[in-house]
Amino acid sequence: MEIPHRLPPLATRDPQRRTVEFRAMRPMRTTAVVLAGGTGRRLGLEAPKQLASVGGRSILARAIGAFDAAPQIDEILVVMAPGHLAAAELAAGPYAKVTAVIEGGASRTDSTRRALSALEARPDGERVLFHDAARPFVDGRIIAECVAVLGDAEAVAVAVPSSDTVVVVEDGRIVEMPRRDSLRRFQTPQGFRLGTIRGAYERALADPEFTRNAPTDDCGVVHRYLPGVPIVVVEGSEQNIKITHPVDLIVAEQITSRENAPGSAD
Ligand SMILES: Nc1ccn([C@@H]2O[C@H](COP(=O)(O)OP(=O)(O)OP(=O)(O)O)[C@@H](O)[C@H]2O)c(=O)n1
Ligand SMILES: C[C@](O)(CO)[C@H](O)COP(=O)(O)O
Repeated sequence: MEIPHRLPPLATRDPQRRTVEFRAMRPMRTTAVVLAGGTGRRLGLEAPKQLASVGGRSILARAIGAFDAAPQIDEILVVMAPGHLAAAELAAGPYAKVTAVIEGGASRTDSTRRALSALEARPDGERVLFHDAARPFVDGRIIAECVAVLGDAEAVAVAVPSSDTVVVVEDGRIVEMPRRDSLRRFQTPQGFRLGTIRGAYERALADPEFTRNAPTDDCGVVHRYLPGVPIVVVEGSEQNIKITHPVDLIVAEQITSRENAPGSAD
């Protein structure tokens, strides 16, 4: 198996290749990383928003539970905001696929990097999905499609069409009005072959501009630092909302109110 973006030094390339070929014979594992390292400043609660309850269960537990229930996922790694690891371990308790709860970093990309360090012994060919803990309503269809895409592709994203017209504004004035039919709003999970996301972050860390102006998510890192890698897009869902502002909690309660309704599949 080729490792296109993460070439070892020439002297060690052959032994590395033999190792990778040996590992490629193992079934390809898929790890879900639930990113819960943020504090939820825009929501404004006392504790990080992922610990808040909607419909009687924490947002974090719901996000973990979605991946635990997905047969395509072998293992879950939770990245939690510093100072709240015990609460995350409690939320993760019922879910057998969670193998570790680790501390997050100062930004989302720092938290991803910590997850990549925790996975450093894994072969480059394995699949990893990064998911916002703040998106508790990701569904099994989205997870299954992302994992399936990574059978062939190196990167996958989830997106929905924009129902609003989106404009670019600078200094209070519109400077661009892109055609709406090609615009999408990004959701998570965002998935990669491990070698691809490692390679993208290796290049990012060599760029002094990265710390000043980091992309907002992992697809952004791949898109900027490995521009030749196609990122396949899977259709998301309007229910896969990111709980960001107080109004999102009201919407989330509404979504959960259907869970126990007669005829509900949840
Ligand atoms: N240092 C960080 C920052 C964010 N995240 C995670 O990335 C996801 C998306 O981020 P966002 O919705 O912005 O969460 P917060 O950073 O917590 O929110 P805010 O920006 O309002 O503080 C969340 O699940 C969040 O926990 C993370 O793992 N580590
Ligand atoms: C990853 C993401 O949820 C895709 O929409 C988004 O980029 C996260 O942005 P945030 O500002 O960290 O919420």
